[in-house]
Amino acid sequence: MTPHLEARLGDFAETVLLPGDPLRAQFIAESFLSNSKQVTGIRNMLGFTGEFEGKRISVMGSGMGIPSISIYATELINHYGVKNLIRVGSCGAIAPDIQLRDIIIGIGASTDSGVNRARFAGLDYAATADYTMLSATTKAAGELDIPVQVGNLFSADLFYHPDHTLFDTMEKMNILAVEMEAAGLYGVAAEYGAKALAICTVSDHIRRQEQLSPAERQSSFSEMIQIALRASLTI
Ligand SMILES: O=P(O)(O)O[C@H]1O[C@H](CO)[C@@H](O)[C@H]1O
Ligand SMILES: O=c1cc[nH]c(=O)[nH]1
Repeated sequence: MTPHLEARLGDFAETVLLPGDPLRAQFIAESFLSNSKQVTGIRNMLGFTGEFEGKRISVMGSGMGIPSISIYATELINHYGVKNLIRVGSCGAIAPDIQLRDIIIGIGASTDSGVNRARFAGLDYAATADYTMLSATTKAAGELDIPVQVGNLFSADLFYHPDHTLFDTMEKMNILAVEMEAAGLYGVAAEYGAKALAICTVSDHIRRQEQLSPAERQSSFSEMIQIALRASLTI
Protein backbone atom coordinates (compact mmCIF):
# COMPACT_ATOMS: atom_id res chain seq x y z
CA MET A 1 0.00 0.00 0.00
CA THR A 2 0.89 3.65 -0.37
CA PRO A 3 -0.81 6.53 1.47
CA HIS A 4 -3.28 6.89 -1.40
CA LEU A 5 -3.50 3.44 -3.06
CA GLU A 6 -4.57 0.23 -1.35
CA ALA A 7 -3.80 -2.13 -4.25
CA ARG A 8 -1.42 -5.03 -3.74
CA LEU A 9 1.83 -5.22 -5.69
CA GLY A 10 1.02 -6.60 -9.13
CA ASP A 11 -2.57 -5.38 -9.04
CA PHE A 12 -1.91 -2.59 -11.55
CA ALA A 13 -1.07 -3.29 -15.18
CA GLU A 14 1.95 -1.59 -16.79
CA THR A 15 -0.43 0.72 -18.64
CA VAL A 16 -2.94 2.85 -16.72
CA LEU A 17 -5.63 5.10 -18.19
CA LEU A 18 -6.23 8.15 -15.98
CA PRO A 19 -9.51 10.04 -16.27
CA GLY A 20 -9.97 12.85 -13.75
CA ASP A 21 -13.31 11.50 -12.60
CA PRO A 22 -13.27 8.17 -10.68
CA LEU A 23 -16.78 7.40 -11.96
CA ARG A 24 -15.42 7.71 -15.51
CA ALA A 25 -12.80 5.14 -14.48
CA GLN A 26 -15.59 2.83 -13.35
CA PHE A 27 -17.51 3.44 -16.60
CA ILE A 28 -14.40 2.59 -18.66
CA ALA A 29 -13.74 -0.58 -16.66
CA GLU A 30 -17.35 -1.74 -16.90
CA SER A 31 -17.89 -0.81 -20.55
CA PHE A 32 -14.55 -1.54 -22.21
CA LEU A 33 -12.56 -4.05 -20.11
CA SER A 34 -13.27 -7.72 -19.53
CA ASN A 35 -12.66 -9.52 -16.22
CA SER A 36 -12.18 -6.16 -14.49
CA LYS A 37 -11.88 -5.90 -10.74
CA GLN A 38 -11.53 -2.94 -8.44
CA VAL A 39 -8.00 -2.73 -7.01
CA THR A 40 -8.15 0.50 -5.02
CA GLY A 41 -10.72 2.89 -3.59
CA ILE A 42 -9.15 5.14 -0.95
CA ARG A 43 -11.08 8.45 -0.90
CA ASN A 44 -13.36 6.87 -3.54
CA MET A 45 -10.58 7.37 -6.09
CA LEU A 46 -11.54 4.16 -7.83
CA GLY A 47 -9.02 2.04 -9.73
CA PHE A 48 -9.64 -1.13 -11.76
CA THR A 49 -7.61 -3.69 -13.67
CA GLY A 50 -9.01 -5.82 -16.47
CA GLU A 51 -8.23 -6.88 -20.00
CA PHE A 52 -8.64 -5.26 -23.38
CA GLU A 53 -8.28 -7.68 -26.31
CA GLY A 54 -6.26 -9.96 -24.04
CA LYS A 55 -3.89 -7.29 -22.68
CA ARG A 56 -3.95 -6.27 -19.00
CA ILE A 57 -4.90 -2.62 -18.64
CA SER A 58 -5.74 -0.56 -15.56
CA VAL A 59 -7.86 2.54 -15.23
CA MET A 60 -8.14 4.83 -12.24
CA GLY A 61 -9.33 8.33 -11.39
CA SER A 62 -6.63 10.98 -11.03
CA GLY A 63 -8.73 13.73 -9.41
CA MET A 64 -8.67 17.34 -10.57
CA GLY A 65 -5.52 19.41 -10.88
CA ILE A 66 -1.79 18.81 -10.97
CA PRO A 67 -1.32 18.17 -7.22
CA SER A 68 -3.84 15.32 -7.32
CA ILE A 69 -2.64 13.58 -10.49
CA SER A 70 0.98 14.01 -9.33
CA ILE A 71 0.33 12.01 -6.16
CA TYR A 72 -1.30 9.12 -8.01
CA ALA A 73 1.16 9.09 -10.92
CA THR A 74 4.15 9.12 -8.55
CA GLU A 75 2.81 6.22 -6.47
CA LEU A 76 1.75 4.23 -9.54
CA ILE A 77 5.21 4.53 -11.09
CA ASN A 78 7.41 4.22 -8.03
CA HIS A 79 5.47 1.68 -5.98
CA TYR A 80 3.52 -0.33 -8.54
CA GLY A 81 5.94 -0.27 -11.48
CA VAL A 82 3.51 1.41 -13.88
CA LYS A 83 5.30 2.34 -17.10
CA ASN A 84 2.68 3.98 -19.34
CA LEU A 85 0.21 6.61 -18.12
CA ILE A 86 -2.50 7.88 -20.45
CA ARG A 87 -4.69 10.72 -19.27
CA VAL A 88 -8.17 10.54 -20.82
CA GLY A 89 -9.71 13.86 -19.88
CA SER A 90 -11.97 16.69 -20.85
CA CYS A 91 -10.81 20.14 -21.91
CA GLY A 92 -12.10 23.58 -22.85
CA ALA A 93 -11.15 24.71 -26.35
CA ILE A 94 -9.34 27.97 -27.04
CA ALA A 95 -8.41 27.77 -30.73
CA PRO A 96 -11.17 28.99 -33.11
CA ASP A 97 -10.93 25.97 -35.42
CA ILE A 98 -11.54 23.48 -32.58
CA GLN A 99 -15.12 22.20 -32.20
CA LEU A 100 -17.01 20.53 -29.36
CA ARG A 101 -16.29 16.75 -29.26
CA ASP A 102 -12.93 17.16 -31.01
CA ILE A 103 -10.21 14.98 -29.56
CA ILE A 104 -6.93 16.71 -28.74
CA ILE A 105 -3.65 14.97 -28.04
CA GLY A 106 -1.22 17.08 -26.06
CA ILE A 107 2.17 16.89 -27.77
CA GLY A 108 3.14 19.42 -25.12
CA ALA A 109 1.54 21.12 -22.15
CA SER A 110 2.16 24.71 -21.12
CA THR A 111 1.17 25.70 -17.60
CA ASP A 112 0.93 28.38 -14.92
CA SER A 113 1.85 25.74 -12.33
CA GLY A 114 5.27 25.88 -10.67
CA VAL A 115 5.73 22.12 -10.30
CA ASN A 116 8.07 21.56 -13.23
CA ARG A 117 10.23 24.52 -12.23
CA ALA A 118 10.44 22.95 -8.77
CA ARG A 119 11.76 19.73 -10.29
CA PHE A 120 13.94 21.46 -12.95
CA ALA A 121 16.17 23.81 -10.93
CA GLY A 122 13.87 26.80 -11.45
CA LEU A 123 14.15 26.58 -15.25
CA ASP A 124 11.33 26.25 -17.81
CA TYR A 125 10.91 22.54 -18.57
CA ALA A 126 9.28 21.67 -21.92
CA ALA A 127 6.61 19.23 -20.75
CA THR A 128 6.10 16.85 -23.66
CA ALA A 129 4.31 13.62 -24.38
CA ASP A 130 6.24 10.42 -24.99
CA TYR A 131 6.76 10.15 -28.73
CA THR A 132 6.15 6.39 -29.02
CA MET A 133 2.83 6.79 -27.21
CA LEU A 134 1.94 9.79 -29.35
CA SER A 135 2.62 7.97 -32.60
CA ALA A 136 0.80 4.81 -31.38
CA THR A 137 -2.19 6.98 -30.50
CA THR A 138 -2.38 8.85 -33.81
CA LYS A 139 -2.01 5.50 -35.61
CA ALA A 140 -4.82 3.97 -33.53
CA ALA A 141 -7.04 6.98 -34.23
CA GLY A 142 -6.39 6.61 -37.96
CA GLU A 143 -7.24 2.90 -37.87
CA LEU A 144 -10.50 3.72 -36.06
CA ASP A 145 -11.19 6.56 -38.53
CA ILE A 146 -11.57 9.05 -35.67
CA PRO A 147 -10.00 12.46 -36.38
CA VAL A 148 -7.68 13.92 -33.74
CA GLN A 149 -5.85 17.22 -33.34
CA VAL A 150 -2.29 17.23 -32.00
CA GLY A 151 -0.96 20.36 -30.32
CA ASN A 152 -0.21 22.33 -27.20
CA LEU A 153 -2.48 22.06 -24.17
CA PHE A 154 -2.51 24.51 -21.27
CA SER A 155 -2.70 22.91 -17.82
CA ALA A 156 -4.26 25.54 -15.58
CA ASP A 157 -4.06 25.67 -11.81
CA LEU A 158 -7.31 27.63 -11.69
CA PHE A 159 -10.53 26.39 -13.30
CA TYR A 160 -12.10 29.80 -12.57
CA HIS A 161 -9.31 32.11 -13.72
CA PRO A 162 -9.85 35.79 -12.79
CA ASP A 163 -7.81 37.10 -15.76
CA HIS A 164 -9.73 36.43 -18.98
CA THR A 165 -7.12 38.27 -21.10
CA LEU A 166 -4.97 35.19 -20.52
CA PHE A 167 -7.18 33.38 -23.06
CA ASP A 168 -6.23 35.99 -25.71
CA THR A 169 -2.56 35.24 -25.06
CA MET A 170 -3.20 31.50 -25.25
CA GLU A 171 -5.02 31.84 -28.55
CA LYS A 172 -2.19 33.95 -29.98
CA MET A 173 0.35 31.31 -28.89
CA ASN A 174 -1.68 28.53 -30.54
CA ILE A 175 -2.85 26.75 -27.39
CA LEU A 176 -5.57 24.37 -28.54
CA ALA A 177 -7.32 23.82 -25.23
CA VAL A 178 -7.17 24.19 -21.46
CA GLU A 179 -7.28 21.36 -18.94
CA MET A 180 -5.67 20.92 -15.52
CA GLU A 181 -3.26 17.97 -15.38
CA ALA A 182 -1.14 17.21 -18.48
CA ALA A 183 1.92 19.36 -17.67
CA GLY A 184 2.16 17.82 -14.20
CA LEU A 185 1.73 14.28 -15.53
CA TYR A 186 4.46 14.82 -18.13
CA GLY A 187 6.78 16.20 -15.44
CA VAL A 188 6.23 13.26 -13.07
CA ALA A 189 6.75 10.76 -15.91
CA ALA A 190 10.00 12.46 -16.94
CA GLU A 191 11.28 12.58 -13.36
CA TYR A 192 10.70 8.89 -12.71
CA GLY A 193 11.41 7.41 -16.15
CA ALA A 194 7.88 6.51 -17.24
CA LYS A 195 5.97 7.40 -20.41
CA ALA A 196 2.93 9.66 -20.48
CA LEU A 197 0.41 11.10 -22.88
CA ALA A 198 -2.72 13.22 -22.44
CA ILE A 199 -5.75 12.84 -24.70
CA CYS A 200 -8.67 15.17 -24.08
CA THR A 201 -12.15 15.50 -25.52
CA VAL A 202 -13.43 19.04 -25.96
CA SER A 203 -16.36 19.38 -23.55
CA ASP A 204 -16.76 23.14 -23.94
CA HIS A 205 -15.43 26.04 -25.98
CA ILE A 206 -14.13 28.72 -23.65
CA ARG A 207 -14.10 31.50 -26.29
CA ARG A 208 -17.51 30.73 -27.78
CA GLN A 209 -19.13 29.66 -24.50
CA GLU A 210 -20.49 26.43 -25.97
CA GLN A 211 -20.76 23.16 -24.07
CA LEU A 212 -21.71 19.52 -24.60
CA SER A 213 -24.75 18.03 -22.96
CA PRO A 214 -24.04 15.15 -20.53
CA ALA A 215 -25.23 12.60 -23.15
CA GLU A 216 -22.96 14.07 -25.84
CA ARG A 217 -20.05 14.00 -23.40
CA GLN A 218 -20.53 10.29 -22.79
CA SER A 219 -20.51 9.31 -26.47
CA SER A 220 -17.56 11.51 -27.39
CA PHE A 221 -15.54 10.29 -24.40
CA SER A 222 -16.10 6.77 -25.71
CA GLU A 223 -14.26 7.60 -28.95
CA MET A 224 -11.28 8.90 -26.96
CA ILE A 225 -11.25 5.78 -24.80
CA GLN A 226 -11.35 3.50 -27.84
CA ILE A 227 -8.32 5.32 -29.22
CA ALA A 228 -6.43 5.09 -25.91
CA LEU A 229 -7.17 1.38 -25.50
CA ARG A 230 -6.21 0.52 -29.07
CA ALA A 231 -2.95 2.47 -28.67
CA SER A 232 -2.30 0.62 -25.39
CA LEU A 233 -2.04 -2.65 -27.33
CA THR A 234 1.12 -1.48 -29.06
CA ILE A 235 3.03 0.53 -26.44
O1 LIG B 1 -12.52 15.63 -17.10
P1 LIG B 1 -11.20 15.66 -16.36
O2 LIG B 1 -10.33 14.51 -16.74
O3 LIG B 1 -11.38 15.75 -14.86
O4 LIG B 1 -10.44 16.99 -16.84
C1 LIG B 1 -10.88 18.33 -16.74
O5 LIG B 1 -12.05 18.48 -15.94
C2 LIG B 1 -11.71 18.98 -14.63
C3 LIG B 1 -12.32 20.35 -14.45
O6 LIG B 1 -13.71 20.29 -14.57
C4 LIG B 1 -10.17 19.06 -14.59
O7 LIG B 1 -9.67 17.88 -14.02
C5 LIG B 1 -9.85 19.20 -16.06
O8 LIG B 1 -8.54 18.84 -16.42
O1 LIG C 1 -10.03 22.37 -17.21
C1 LIG C 1 -10.99 22.55 -17.95
C2 LIG C 1 -11.74 21.47 -18.51
C3 LIG C 1 -12.80 21.75 -19.32
N1 LIG C 1 -13.10 23.03 -19.57
C4 LIG C 1 -12.41 24.06 -19.04
O2 LIG C 1 -12.73 25.22 -19.28
N2 LIG C 1 -11.37 23.79 -18.25
